[in-house]
Amino acid sequence: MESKMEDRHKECLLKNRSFLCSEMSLSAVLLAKLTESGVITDEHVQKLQNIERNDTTKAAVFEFLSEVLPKRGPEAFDLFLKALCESEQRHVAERLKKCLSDDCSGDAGTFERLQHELRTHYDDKLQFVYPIPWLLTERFSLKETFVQRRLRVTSGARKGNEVKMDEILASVGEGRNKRILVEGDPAQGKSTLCQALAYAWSQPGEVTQNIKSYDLVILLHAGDLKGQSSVTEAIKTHLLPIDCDITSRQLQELLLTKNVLLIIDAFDEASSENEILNQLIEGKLLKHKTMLVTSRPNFLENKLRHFESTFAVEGYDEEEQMEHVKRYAEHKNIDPEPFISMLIESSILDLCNNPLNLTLLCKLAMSRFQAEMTFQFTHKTFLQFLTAKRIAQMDREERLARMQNLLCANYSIKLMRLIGELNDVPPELSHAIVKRCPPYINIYPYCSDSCRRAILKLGNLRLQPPIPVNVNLGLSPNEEEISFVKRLIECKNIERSAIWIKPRDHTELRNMVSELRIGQADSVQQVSINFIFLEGNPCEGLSFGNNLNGLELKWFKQSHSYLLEAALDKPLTSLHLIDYFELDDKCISLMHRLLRNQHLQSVKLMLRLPWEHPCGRLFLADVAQLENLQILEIQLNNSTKKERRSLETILKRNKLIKLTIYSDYSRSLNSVLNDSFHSMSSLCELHLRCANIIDLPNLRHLDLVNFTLQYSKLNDNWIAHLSDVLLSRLSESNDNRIALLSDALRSWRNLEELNIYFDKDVSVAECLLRKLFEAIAGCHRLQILRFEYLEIGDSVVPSVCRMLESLKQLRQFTSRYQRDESLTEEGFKQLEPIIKRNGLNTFVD
Ligand SMILES: Nc1ncnc2c1ncn2[C@@H]1O[C@H](COP(=O)(O)OP(=O)(O)OP(=O)(O)O)[C@@H](O)[C@H]1O
Repeated sequence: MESKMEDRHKECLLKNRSFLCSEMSLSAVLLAKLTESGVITDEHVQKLQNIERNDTTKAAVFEFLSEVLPKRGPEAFDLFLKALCESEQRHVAERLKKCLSDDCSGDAGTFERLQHELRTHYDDKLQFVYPIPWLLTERFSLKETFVQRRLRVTSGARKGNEVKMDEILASVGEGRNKRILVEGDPAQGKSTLCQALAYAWSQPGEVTQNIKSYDLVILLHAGDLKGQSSVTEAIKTHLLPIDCDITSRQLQELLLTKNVLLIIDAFDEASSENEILNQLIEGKLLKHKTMLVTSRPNFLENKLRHFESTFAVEGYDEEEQMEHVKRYAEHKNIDPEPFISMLIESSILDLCNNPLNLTLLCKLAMSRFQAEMTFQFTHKTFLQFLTAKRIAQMDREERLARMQNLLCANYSIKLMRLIGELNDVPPELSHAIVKRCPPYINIYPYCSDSCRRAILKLGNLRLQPPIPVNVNLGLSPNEEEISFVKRLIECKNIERSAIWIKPRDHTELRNMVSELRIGQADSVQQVSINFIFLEGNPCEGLSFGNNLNGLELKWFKQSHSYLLEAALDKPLTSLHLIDYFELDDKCISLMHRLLRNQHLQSVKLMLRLPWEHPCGRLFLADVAQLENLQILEIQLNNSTKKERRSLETILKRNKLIKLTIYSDYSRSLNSVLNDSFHSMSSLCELHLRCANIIDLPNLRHLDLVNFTLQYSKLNDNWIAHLSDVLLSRLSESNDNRIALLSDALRSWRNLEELNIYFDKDVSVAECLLRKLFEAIAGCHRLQILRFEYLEIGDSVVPSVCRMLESLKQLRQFTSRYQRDESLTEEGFKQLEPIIKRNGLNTFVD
């Protein structure tokens, strides 16, 4: 196998090429020694001898030095020197050795030269920000427009605190682990932050900044490390001029001996097949150097432990928005007032917390405020398309509304449609799309032609990693829709995740399964079949591919048993029977067989009719055997002792991440749940329906991210209890609750989503509602809060306001089916500014 030799050895051979060509002989002894030690093979010898015969010895030596030796591994150079000594060419070996040692002593001034090269590189290349990557004429001076960012500490003792940008470096200290992670959503300013740090380092003066304490700052994009054999090589390729005479060895030496900050931007964009990047993060390379990595969230999950400190770049707050527009206006030498008033325009509030959106809004606004300052785009740019076709002719309101749609909730769909209308995707645009691609795409039956075209185009871009796509085919898809899915399946850069189908009859179902090759290795491997409109008699011949790994059957009846048969022996990781009817013996026995599959990670068994039928319970013993089960959704009424024991086994195995139970919550079942909650530390999501949580006091021992309580027996006790569970986290200062403190610290401090669906027929006392809101107000990480049948009367409005004000991370607040009309216009007016706050999506009806 061929592998590379060290850079310093390669350089030594290169420097001495002409000397070697004239002085070295490919004697029989030398070749014998080289083959003996495995440096070259007999084929190499033959090839070299052929060249020598047909051309000259010099040509053969040249071939050996340039094509053979450098590829024969890290040991090859030393073995070559040894072979030279043993073949009466000691003087040649000595010359090479001397050259190597001279190189080592010739370092004086190298550090200063390297610093100079890096500083001038950053000074030249980082002075501008390019908000539209493929439009290099649109640029801003970094110095004049950069807004200092706050970062939220997301790990360690200072978790939750805010720090200034430069302070993230101060926290590194003398600790061994010097890895820092900065995460942030797309276009939130991670790259610009890296740019600002490296640029600050390159500028004279301001020695008080932490960044200035580094001897060297190396800023690379994660992709720069791909395909390189070392960090030094990446630095030489991307940061130094080609004719810079600093050798790789000298560079390596400086990296090891100097105080270095390595900044690697955009882990998310180039983490696969990037050995060097992974080794750097894991501390296998440059272990003692400070390294700052940026990424979009959730890309580094299994690597988080390598980071000493982690931070998040969050959206702009009001102050930052103000600074952004003021600096922008100053830079453009115009009055900032119109931009400032734009910031309070309610239709675009959501956009202003993202620096990129805010920059684009300023540009749009400017084209309106300053007639002479319109901007032009060349025909090939996406922006020309975007502006010329959609935006330029709109009036102001429409333009703002469109921009909001484009950049916010419907961003992906609108963008898709626009991409679909392009004839070809130029490389710059392709790069920009890849950069800002959504995490997954769901395609619905009403998806437009242009949207489909765009998705196929996306599928042919180089997406890293491939984007998951789920397709909902809807009722009786036509030929065009089927052919679209077939083409989609062929796209290399799309991860074919799941397909939902709703056949009208069995023949249509069979044809779809075979035409779309469902379950085959190169096609979609998860299928959800909805039988609600299915009519007629079952037909023969349906079979899934051998790689089928997910099967979901909705509105399943016993006459559909052939589908269970077709899924036998497939490597299913999920098996869902949702809204199914009573099963016959055949189906029951097939289900037992399917549930014996140890690959299963997700099982859902939700019964439609009749409620009393013991279907969910029937399979509990099988489910209890599934060692890898992570998601369980089950309906359990009238459970027996044996069944409760099975449930206990499942819960106490502590593998479940998500649990949904619809049950009668008998005392004995509640006691199993209560008893198990202590040991269910992996559970993140819990959905209970019709539960009386007053009987589940140990709920507080869970560490939930998502909790749903649906149609429960809601009464005042219940509310009081839920408030206690939530409030226990706030109890530090309350002496009476000291006993609860230890519980409190563990209970639900990570709650991000809370859904409470009240019973529409039961009224809740206002004082308890207030208590509940107060308790929820303490869930500082809450992002989604949904109520149904909530009663917001005028008198509770102030506590709803306080709750929403305190939930800084809340991005969705829904209150559906308001229970009565007790909220007057007056009350709503108080609520209005709060529910319309920036970044909060509200739905109150
Ligand atoms: N601190 C800032 N001050 C002024 N403008 C900023 C700032 N941060 C970002 N921007 C603007 O937002 C644009 C997008 O930011 P940037 O490319 O840094 O985001 P990112 O988080 O790296 O995005 P992605 O994850 O998509 O790569 C920048 O080109 C710049 O116009």
